[in-house]
Amino acid sequence: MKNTVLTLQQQKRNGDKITMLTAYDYTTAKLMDKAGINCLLVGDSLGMVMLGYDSTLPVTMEDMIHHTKAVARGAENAFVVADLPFMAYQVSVEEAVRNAGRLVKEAGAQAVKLEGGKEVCAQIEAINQASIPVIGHLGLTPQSVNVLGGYKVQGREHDAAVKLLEDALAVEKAGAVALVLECVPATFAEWISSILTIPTIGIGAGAGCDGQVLVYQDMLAMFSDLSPKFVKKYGAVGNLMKESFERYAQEVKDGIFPGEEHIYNMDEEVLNELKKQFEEEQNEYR
Ligand SMILES: Nc1nc(=O)c2c([nH]1)NC[C@@H]1CN(c3ccc(C(=O)N[C@@H](CCC(=O)O)C(=O)O)cc3)CN21
Ligand SMILES: CC(C)C(=O)C(=O)O
Ligand SMILES: [Mg+2]
Repeated sequence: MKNTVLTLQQQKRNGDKITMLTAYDYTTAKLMDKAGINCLLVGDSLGMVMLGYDSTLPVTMEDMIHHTKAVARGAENAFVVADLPFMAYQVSVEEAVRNAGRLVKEAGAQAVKLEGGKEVCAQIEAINQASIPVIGHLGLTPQSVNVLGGYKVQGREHDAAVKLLEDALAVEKAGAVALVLECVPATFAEWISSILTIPTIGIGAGAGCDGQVLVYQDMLAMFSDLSPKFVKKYGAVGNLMKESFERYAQEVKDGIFPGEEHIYNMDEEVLNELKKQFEEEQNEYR
């Protein structure tokens, strides 16, 4: 059965941890869905892992729609969330609602996620008013990398922690259905999770959150441009891919691939007849 926003709330109430992974394409989404992952996030991290940008800032609405469509087609049960990319919601409440609407209406997302605290609460309220569930995102908010000065742990000092707590409460009050906490000290994230009634989904925020999310190329060790401490590698898929590509290239060079089992056959008489005809016709022109 398709997971919904209600499933998430129930999972927090029941202490059943929410599992989320990023997904950007149909094939991967389908594998994750079959594995029973609860939520698929079409993250704007796709700018880095799929498109090779060095931040999430260049990602466009068209990029997000393109990848969300593919993921939505592969997600039979999983709840599909799409990130609102940089500058799709910051300029005005009206733009935020219109762009959130596109992710749902054109691309098939069930909810949208946006980064920020009090400064985006008007957007969260308005998107929610348009019947689109919104997920908040606090702590390390990668779209603010230029003001944060890098990808660093957030909320460690008293003043920053007060601000983060106030933002979390404001985001919940504005109507967010869940909150991603990224790169926040574990004890602090656990405490925030106990205060909020909406589920928290942590990345680099410890086991006290109500759910976890990772970028799938990180957990499969496919992506090595970044190596955050919070990533656990569940498979050496990057190495497996590279070795497979090498073996394929070698076998093509050596004439080992394709083998007998990979080819289509033709009646030998048909080919012989064709060869004979061809030779005769060639002789006519000599
Ligand atoms: N592939 C990928 N994985 C991600 O988790 C991710 C992206 N891309 N792109 C967008 C952001 C950027 N993220 C990052 C990137 C680097 C660190 C990192 O290296 N952090 C330091 C923290 C050092 C400190 O402040 O103490 C670390 O050592 O973990 C963390 C999150 C998370 N998001
Ligand atoms: C890392 C998660 C939370 C995200 O926002 C993304 O993948 O873009
Ligand atoms: Mg993101």
